[in-house]
Amino acid sequence: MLSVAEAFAITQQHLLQLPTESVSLAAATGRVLQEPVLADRDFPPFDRVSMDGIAIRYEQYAGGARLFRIAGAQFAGQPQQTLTDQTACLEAMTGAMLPAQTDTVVRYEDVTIADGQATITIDDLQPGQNVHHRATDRRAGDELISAGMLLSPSEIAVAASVGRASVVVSALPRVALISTGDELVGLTETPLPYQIRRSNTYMLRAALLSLGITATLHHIADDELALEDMLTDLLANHDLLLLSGGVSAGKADFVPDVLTRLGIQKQFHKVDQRPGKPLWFGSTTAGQAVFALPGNPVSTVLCACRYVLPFLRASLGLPADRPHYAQLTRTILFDPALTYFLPVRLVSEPDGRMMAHPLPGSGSADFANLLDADAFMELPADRSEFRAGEGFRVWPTR
Ligand SMILES: Nc1nc2c(c(=O)[nH]1)N[C@H]1C(S)=C(S)[C@@H](COP(=O)(O)OP(=O)(O)OC[C@H]3O[C@@H](n4cnc5c(N)ncnc54)[C@H](O)[C@@H]3O)O[C@H]1N2
Ligand code: MOO
Ligand SMILES: [Mg+2]
Repeated sequence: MLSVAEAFAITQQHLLQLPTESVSLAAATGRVLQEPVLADRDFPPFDRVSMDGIAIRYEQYAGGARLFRIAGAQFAGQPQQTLTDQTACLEAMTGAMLPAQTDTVVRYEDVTIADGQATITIDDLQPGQNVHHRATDRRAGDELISAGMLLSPSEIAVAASVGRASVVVSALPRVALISTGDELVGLTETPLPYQIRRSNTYMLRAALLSLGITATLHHIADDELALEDMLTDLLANHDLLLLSGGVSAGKADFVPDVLTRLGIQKQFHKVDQRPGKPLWFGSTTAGQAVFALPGNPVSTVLCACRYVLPFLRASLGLPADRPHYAQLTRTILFDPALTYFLPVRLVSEPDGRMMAHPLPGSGSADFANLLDADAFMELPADRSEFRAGEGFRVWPTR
């Protein structure tokens, strides 16, 4: 069988090759940029007044002048004015161009104004104070946002400031979510004693929404031919299929055989992990991918967090998430030679430590347990004792 790291690496070698598309800035939040956004002008584009006050020539102040006649006012949104009498001043507002022949702004708080004259009341005025000089932040032509960046509100602001009404981003993949199983009924149905409502595809749909991906939902009974027909149809117009259930050793677990019959190349089946051991992954020559996730709901959540979401993030062109780590609050023993993904509740302590409180629950069907958990802690396969205070990687579930 494969280790978690090997299985993960295989999935990352079969990423979806997604095209790019142009979207309006209004629709770009949460999308992944696929072109550089350049500065069309210097940042800021002119010497900009950064405090409301009076603009003066510093050499006058340095020569001892404190009283300045107010010769006019420079407002934001006006063309640049000129201070012609250098012993005078111009009132100047935040966001305005610094008037020509001035170089320093004194805040209203640091002057008294009477009879059309301003008196400076501070002794520590510095030359150039309260002026945000042209091009101090970025220069025209600089790359402001690089390809591969997630467009969050800050990137949207910068793109707007350089006049980008639309941006080129990765197209979103077309994803189908397929639950399998005779025991599963829809969420508005009343289950018979031997039935349950399906939940895995709803969980997956919610998880994909965090990447802005909307998926279609499908359900199929444990019927090989019907499954084959449905998957044939879905492969015609989807980039990624995520199946749940039917991948283990049961007499009605048809998924791996059907996927092989449809010509999907199996990359692996089964990983040395708990939960989620029966995970199946394959790809097509057309660049599609298929994850068949074990049906037990905790396994489905774990496989989504550990494999599917990183696969989609990388396919969209995002860099890998920075790893998160936490410290176990109590010693955990786990004997099997498998990577153990332990559900944990994360608590951030005032001293900066992130603590992981184990919530083992009653196994991979106990998905109510995940309501109390925030993450899975990845405990390596080559050990069986994980001591209180030791740090391990965690994979957030929320
Ligand atoms: N003899 C063996 N039996 C099992 C093994 C094994 O290695 N040998 N592996 C176990 C492990 S580990 C898991 S995980 C499960 C995986 O099962 P399948 O992927 O085949 O899934 P099913 O048999 O269809 O269902 C398992 C379980 O999950 C429930 N389920 C399925 N789909 C949904 C859904 N959409 N929403 C909610 N719940 C779902 C289903 O009702 C079953 O209870 O196999 C073990 N067995
Ligand atoms: O991996 Mo299964 O998820 O242990 O129940
Ligand atoms: Mg099964």
